[in-house]
Amino acid sequence: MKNIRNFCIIAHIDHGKSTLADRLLEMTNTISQRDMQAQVLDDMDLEREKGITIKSHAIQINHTHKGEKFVLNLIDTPGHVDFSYEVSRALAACEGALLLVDATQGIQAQTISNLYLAIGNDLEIIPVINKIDMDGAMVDEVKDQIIELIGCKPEDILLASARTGVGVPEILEAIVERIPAPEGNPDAPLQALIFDSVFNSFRGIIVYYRILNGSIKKGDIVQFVSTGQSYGADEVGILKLTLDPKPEVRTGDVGYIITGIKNAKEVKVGDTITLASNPHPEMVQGFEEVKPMVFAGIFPVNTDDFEELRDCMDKLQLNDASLTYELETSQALGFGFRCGFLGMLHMEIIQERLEREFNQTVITTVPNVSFVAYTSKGEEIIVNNPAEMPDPTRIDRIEEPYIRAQIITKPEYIGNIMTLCLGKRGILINQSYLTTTRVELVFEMPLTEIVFDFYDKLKSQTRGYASFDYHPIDRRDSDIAKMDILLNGDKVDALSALIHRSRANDFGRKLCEKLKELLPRQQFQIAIQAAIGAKVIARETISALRKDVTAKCYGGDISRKRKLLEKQKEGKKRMRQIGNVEVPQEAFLAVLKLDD
Ligand SMILES: Nc1nc2c(ncn2[C@@H]2O[C@H](COP(=O)(O)OP(=O)(O)OP(=O)(O)O)[C@@H](O)[C@H]2O)c(=O)[nH]1
Repeated sequence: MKNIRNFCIIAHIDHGKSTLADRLLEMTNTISQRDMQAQVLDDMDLEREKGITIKSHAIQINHTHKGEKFVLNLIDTPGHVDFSYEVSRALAACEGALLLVDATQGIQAQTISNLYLAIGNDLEIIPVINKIDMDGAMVDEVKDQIIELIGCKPEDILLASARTGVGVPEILEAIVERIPAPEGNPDAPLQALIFDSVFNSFRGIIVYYRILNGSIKKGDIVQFVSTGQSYGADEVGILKLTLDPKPEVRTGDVGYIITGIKNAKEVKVGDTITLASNPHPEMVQGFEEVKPMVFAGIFPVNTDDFEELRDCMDKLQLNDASLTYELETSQALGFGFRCGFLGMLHMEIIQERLEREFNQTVITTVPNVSFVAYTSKGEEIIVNNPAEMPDPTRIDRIEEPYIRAQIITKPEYIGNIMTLCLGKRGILINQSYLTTTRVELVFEMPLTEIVFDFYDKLKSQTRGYASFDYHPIDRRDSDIAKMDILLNGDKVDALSALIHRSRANDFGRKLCEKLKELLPRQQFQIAIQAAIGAKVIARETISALRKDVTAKCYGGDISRKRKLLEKQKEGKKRMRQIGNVEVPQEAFLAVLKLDD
């Protein structure tokens, strides 16, 4: 155990995490140059079929340091804020972290948020400035930023180029010398922390864990503490370039277990594995059920395809346990699902996967966060869908989720960012200069304000010179109203939105204008109205017109005429009939396309 080191690499996006991991694997001959190439060329699906995604989960490196053999387990962490819970669990499986900072970019928002997670897990931090080979490298300035941030000595900071390999041997040396060996009792009952899992269509779910105490043997009956389920350990082993089966995995080590589980829901990141016959009395600290943050409806474009969509959702959930869904019916869109996502990125990924892997064309409705309504009778109602909002006369108060947002930028953009964030109901909590050219702003803001387009606005307001990260903090009282959209007097439930009352008029007006652009003219006049309760707050009108697609063909050619009419019919399939109005698919997402 004294010759084991468990570590991870934390960095802002594109600061060179994968490249450094490649170099570490190459220099320790964990992967030969030839395999390295082959791996890079492997596509994701193939990688998944084989049950290996070497660099994205964990890999064991054998390294000889001053004549002594060491086992280094590199645990990878997901990059995006939507998955920050998984990052924190991966960090909990390590004793140390390489904090990688791009010499041309300096410290960015994710550098800091990941660093805080690492410090929270008591990890030994090894700061590394990467990309020193680049012309724009500002080594001294970035050094100052790091010293300011973590309070280390200048000589503790390593300089490297993951591209050329310069400084990588020193990184290996620092991993061995600075990161402590794991502690734990090999004779105690098994206690292992699940930090990741992957779905393999042949073998079921492969669970990755770090053993804190005891050991796990092939054939053991193990128990997952949070679910209480027991399984036989069909195979256990360590993670090399491929899965490397072993009769036993011991204290301090990182390994995998295959038990034939087919449903991702049974495996929870952060859960503890123990032995059914001799359970460890304690769970590993810090387990949380991951809660979805953003909700939206997903409906088939064609109502007849509902059963097929249900099938696809079931399959998708088998390998993405963080996706939640339940049946939703909409007058406008028929049967579909109200889905919960970890964040907007997660929502995009799910939509993409439904389209690419399952060949489904879906309509996604306006996303919203989860509100809590308290009725005057003292009931607490969770509102994940505008339709679930109780009648205003019954509501005592409503709470909405808040986040803490952290933005790092250049001082010249402070003004723009202030205007943007205060306009989004943000409260400035802290402003501090990391160096003279880099400032960190911390705001508390309602989550609902950043769901739609906050990040795009931030980028445009700062010409890309801002990095952003956020974490949920709490729920606060808020004046939320349900706004409905009516087309010729018919309420379109799929276009309803939950919105802060101060925003409603402006939002209603813009949404009506946008819908006017998106709805095709029809043979009759269409009134578009936004209303809160019975009160109409905005209105637009589309005048009547018969769109004669055959007008272009002067007389004669009947076959051409027929073709055009056919085409028009095709186009209609992507429309939904609401009352007497036809609504194209993109109108349901109009809210995401509103400009200022
Ligand atoms: N010049 C130079 N380029 C580097 C170095 N390290 C990484 N890069 C380049 O920087 C880009 C980002 O590197 P990645 O290793 O993909 O970064 P990452 O942190 O893994 O990025 P994500 O996976 O998106 O989080 C790539 O184009 C690399 O080739 C370096 O030391 N020098």
